[in-house]
Amino acid sequence: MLHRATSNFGQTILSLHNVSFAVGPKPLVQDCSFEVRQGSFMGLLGPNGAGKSSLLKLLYREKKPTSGKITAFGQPLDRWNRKAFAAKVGTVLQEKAQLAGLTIEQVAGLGLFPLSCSKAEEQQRVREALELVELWDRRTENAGYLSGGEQQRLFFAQILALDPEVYLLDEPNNHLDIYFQYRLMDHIKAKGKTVIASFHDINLAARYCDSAVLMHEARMVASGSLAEVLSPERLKLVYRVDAQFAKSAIAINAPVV
Ligand SMILES: Nc1ncnc2c1ncn2[C@@H]1O[C@H](COP(=O)(O)OP(=O)(O)OP(=O)(O)O)[C@@H](O)[C@H]1O
Repeated sequence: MLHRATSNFGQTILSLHNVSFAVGPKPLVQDCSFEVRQGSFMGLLGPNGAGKSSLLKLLYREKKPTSGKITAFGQPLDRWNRKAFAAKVGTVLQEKAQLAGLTIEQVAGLGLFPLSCSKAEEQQRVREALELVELWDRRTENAGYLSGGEQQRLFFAQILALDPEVYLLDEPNNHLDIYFQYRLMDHIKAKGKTVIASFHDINLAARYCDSAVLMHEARMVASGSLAEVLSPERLKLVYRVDAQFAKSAIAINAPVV
């Protein structure tokens, strides 16, 4: 069955049809089918080991499905030329590259290779992105010495400098303090780009996602609005908590910029 993960948005940008991915005998993603519409913000939810990162890696072409079909912008994923795809689909993944030896400014510009823009435009993009993540004043420092949260901000700067049509974010709030969690996600949400992001923090997911896919043991077990997906029964079955979807305890309105 093809789940329509989002409604009231533009054309279908990504679609998955019965996508599975296994390593040896172990299924990491099993029989996932859904569509993502242009401009939607889709949350990928599920407990540890559910298959969220594995699914994002398939979408980013880091891994190939064992079976099934993924289409991006109307074209099968494996037909995309690497550079053209990298210009349209950017990512912040959980696994981080080695940064030692590169400056903050160099790392922020690493994602710009697919764009055919002038050096001046590249510099402008990097500057704006680093200003947003508040690392511009430290641009000549060795990126390898940044703290976990600062590195995460730098990886956000990379994708923001590129500003692709699709943002694939794997636990984007990892290591970030409250201010940057809200500041960066508010900024990306306001752009109106297509976003697929995995979340452990349900309250953050509720703030940003207009739809969600819930994964459990490699399978997609529900899709729809967060309130639909996170029924008390599913919270109990999938997350193993006795809980209900409600307003968060701390109501943060906006970061103070
Ligand atoms: N290369 C691999 N070989 C074998 N098993 C793997 C491989 N990569 C991931 N796995 C396993 O696949 C399962 C799904 O992993 P994945 O990283 O996709 O989960 P996740 O939902 O992103 O989890 P988390 O929320 O903990 O980050 C896990 O049990 C993991 O150990």
